[in-house]
Amino acid sequence: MLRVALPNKGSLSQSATTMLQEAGYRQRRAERDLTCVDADNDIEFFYLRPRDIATYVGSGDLDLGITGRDLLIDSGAPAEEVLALGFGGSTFRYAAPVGGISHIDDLDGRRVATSYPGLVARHLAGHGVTAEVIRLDGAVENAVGLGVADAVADVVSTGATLRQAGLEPFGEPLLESQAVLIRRQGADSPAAADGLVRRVRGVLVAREYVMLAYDVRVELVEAASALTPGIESPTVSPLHREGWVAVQAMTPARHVQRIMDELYALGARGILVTRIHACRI
Ligand SMILES: Nc1ncnc2c1ncn2[C@@H]1O[C@H](COP(=O)(O)OP(=O)(O)OP(=O)(O)O)[C@@H](O)[C@H]1O
Ligand SMILES: O=P(O)(O)OC[C@H]1O[C@H](OP(=O)(O)OP(=O)(O)O)[C@H](O)[C@@H]1O
Ligand SMILES: [Mg+2]
Repeated sequence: MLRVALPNKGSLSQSATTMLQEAGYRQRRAERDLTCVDADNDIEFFYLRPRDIATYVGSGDLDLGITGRDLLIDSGAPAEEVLALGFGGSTFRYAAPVGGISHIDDLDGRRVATSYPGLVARHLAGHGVTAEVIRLDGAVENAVGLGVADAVADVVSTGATLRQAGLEPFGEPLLESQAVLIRRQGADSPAAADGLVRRVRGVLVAREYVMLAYDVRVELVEAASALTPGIESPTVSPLHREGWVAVQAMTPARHVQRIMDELYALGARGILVTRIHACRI
C-alpha cells in the first residue's frame, strides 16, 4: 500500500485535501482524523504537521508527501520536490524595524528570530554573515519589540503582520515558496507513486486549461492554430459545410477571453469554451 503524508492543519491542509479529492482519492471525514485508508486506490494517507512531513518522507517511512517548499528546505531532510502544486504561496523575508537594518550584511553580530532556523542559518552562512539565530515557534514578529532579537525572518503573505509590528522587509527574499509534492531524494519511487503524481498533474492541468472549440474557414486554419496551438497540436475535423473545419485545442484559462476575441476577429465562429474536469497528459 502506498503511504502518503498530508498536512493535518494550517495554511496548506484544506487545499491539499481538495486537490487529492479532485484526483479521485478518498480523504478523511473529520479534521481530527490522523489517517485515512483509500482501499480502492490502495493508498493510506497520514495527516501530519507540515513541518514534520519532509522528515517522514526523507527517512523513507512514507513514500510521498505534501508540504511547503520553505518547510522542506528548513528540515534539511533528504527529500526532493517532484511537483509544485500552485497553492500555499508565500515569500520568506528578513524584516527589521522601519528605518533600521536595510542589508543582509548588517545582520552580522545581530540576533535573528525565526521559526525556520535551518533555512535561515544556511542562508546567512551562504552570505558569509555571522548572526545568532533564535528559534521561536511562531508570532516571531513580536520578538523585536520584546527585545529578544534585532530582526526576524518569516513567511510574508500580505505583509500586514509585519506592518502591525512596526517592521519592514529588507534585502532580497530568501525564497518564494508554495506547496510541493515531495519524495525521498534519489529514491526509485514505487509504481503506485507515479500513478498519484500523474493524477495530481492531471488536476493541475485541468485547473489551468480549458477546452476551446470553434469553426473556421479552411484557409484560415493555420492562422487560427497559431492562436490555439494546444498542448501537442490542435484537433482539426471536417465539417459538413464545404470549406469549413472544426478546431479543438486545450488553452490556458487565463488567456481564453483574449484568444476568443482574436479568433472572432480572424473569422472563426461558434467559439465554445468548456471546463476540463480531469485529464492525463
Ligand atoms: N499566510 C501564511 N502564513 C503562514 N504560512 C503560510 C501562509 N501562506 C502560505 N503559507 C505556507 O504554509 C506553510 C506553513 O504551514 P503551517 O501549517 O506550518 O503554518 P501555519 O499555516 O502558519 O499554521 P500554524 O501557524 O497555525 O501552525 C509554509 O509552507 C508557508 O509558506
Ligand atoms: O503577511 P501576512 O499576511 O500578515 O501573513 C504572514 C504571517 O502569517 C503567519 O503567522 P500565523 O498566523 O500562522 O501565526 P504564527 O506566527 O503563530 O504561525 C506567518 O508566520 C506570519 O506571521
Ligand atoms: Mg503560522
